[in-house]
Amino acid sequence: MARVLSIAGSDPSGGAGIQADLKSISAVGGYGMAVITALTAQNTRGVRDVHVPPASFLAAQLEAISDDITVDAVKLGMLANAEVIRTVAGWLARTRPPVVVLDPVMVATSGDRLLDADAESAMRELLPLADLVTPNLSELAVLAASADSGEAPPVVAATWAEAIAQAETVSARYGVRVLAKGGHLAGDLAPDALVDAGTATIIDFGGERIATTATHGTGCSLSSAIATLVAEHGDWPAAIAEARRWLRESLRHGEALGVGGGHGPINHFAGLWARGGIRTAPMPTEIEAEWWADIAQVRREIDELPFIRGLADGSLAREPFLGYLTQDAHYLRDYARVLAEASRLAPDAAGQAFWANSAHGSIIGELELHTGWLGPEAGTAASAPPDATTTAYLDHLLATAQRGDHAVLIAALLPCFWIYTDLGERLAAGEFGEAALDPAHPYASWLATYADPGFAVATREAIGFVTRAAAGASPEHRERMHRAFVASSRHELAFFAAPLAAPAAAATTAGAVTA
Ligand SMILES: Nc1ncnc2c1ncn2[C@@H]1O[C@H](COP(=O)(O)OP(=O)(O)O)[C@@H](O)[C@H]1O
Ligand SMILES: Cc1ncc(COP(=O)(O)OP(=O)(O)O)c(N)n1
Repeated sequence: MARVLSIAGSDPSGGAGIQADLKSISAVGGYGMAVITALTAQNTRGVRDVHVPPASFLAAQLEAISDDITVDAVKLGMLANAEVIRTVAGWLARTRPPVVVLDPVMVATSGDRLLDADAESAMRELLPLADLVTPNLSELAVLAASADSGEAPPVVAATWAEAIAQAETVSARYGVRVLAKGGHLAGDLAPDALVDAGTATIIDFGGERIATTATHGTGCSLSSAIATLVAEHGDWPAAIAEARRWLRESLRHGEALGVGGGHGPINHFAGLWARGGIRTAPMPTEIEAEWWADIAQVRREIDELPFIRGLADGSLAREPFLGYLTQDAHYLRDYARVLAEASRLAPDAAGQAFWANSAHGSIIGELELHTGWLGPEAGTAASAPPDATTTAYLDHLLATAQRGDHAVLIAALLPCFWIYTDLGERLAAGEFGEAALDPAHPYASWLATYADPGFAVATREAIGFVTRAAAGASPEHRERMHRAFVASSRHELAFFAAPLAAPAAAATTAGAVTA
């Protein structure tokens, strides 16, 4: 992010000066800072008064910034007198910021010259320190007139061709790029052109004039946006084109702000607000805490299930345990398929690898069940088909996969990681009684797989993928993810309840879970 310093005057109405600069820098993605050269008393109808603080205080502001902060670009606006201009010029010569854009505020809208002769000559000395100067037509005329033209009024370009010719003169004389601006040109067009006599290039940026009275501060805003964007990528024509696109969008929405009775401001944030920039998004850590809290009741109910209690103290009969493992094997086979689909849909390589690896782990888990617990000794339970609860859970996952939304799918996959890891860790910590820690526990080796540190690491990664996707999602999309997550959590509860539930009750529990 470009750190951009505006050295300019204050406009209390917020449409021009440093207020506009800070809004513009922010709107196009930079970090804005402001050193104030002058305070104006103005509104959308005009400037009433100007107060210029001592130059020593201006110097103190500049030093405070450069002593501490790397400045990627500087935008220069209203520099009210020769002392101010020379103070800024001295600081620029010492600190040499990589990008300097000078918007020379020299002529009032009324046509009156704002700078005395000494200040104008200081301004001419400042020009070579800039990388780009952005005069409007009146200012361009002043700069194009030779310094010794005395009191003769400069001739403001009446055509775009004349403006380009003046810009070439200024560029050649001061060795600086010039952005000639056609905002004050008569007619239906408002073109700008980047003129660089050094490389003999003229790049035209055409554009229809936008019918609006909200043009206060367009020069300030455009120059700040260009400074920010060129600091980002170093390409002048691209930065100007992008800044103009943003300015024109902001110009179109200025009047709707209803600020003032004269020339109102542009709406610097119109595009951002329209595209959702006004919304705040929760952090992944906040989503993690919220979603975990949202399934607190489900988790409490799982903790109290006779199946979990019997598993913990070892009193669970072998038949329901093997019945549970049989259903788990059915579950893992399709869970692996859904994990593979999450990998296929993943937006990046990291996600693709993680979900594919998890699919692999799930298949290995299923095979281990068959070669171990569900081997020859498993008896009749091992051959049972998927029951209603398992089928309902898998239907939910497979249907979610079918819809093709990666973020919603991984939210649906998460409870299996998260709830099992949490249970396994608490069982291993003795939260459900010391019996679960006893090596002679009848299901000790099975309990150990759920307290596996490798599985805990995978669960942390899965939580990270899901919560980051949720943080970046729109509120509506995040809500769909949340619903899928909660639905899977309820399926987990039903799945743990099923081995000791009467067949009809198990089907009812599963049937009550909907995505
Ligand atoms: N009505 C308008 N429609 C489209 N672009 C405009 C309009 N008014 C000004 N601009 C643009 O705003 C920017 C500032 O131009 P200008 O008004 O000439 O300078 P300043 O604000 O310094 O007087 C330029 O890019 C110009 O093309
Ligand atoms: C404090 C302050 N600085 C500059 C201006 C002039 O703004 P600018 O954008 O150059 O010109 P307009 O587009 O408003 O004509 C200002 N008014 N106040």
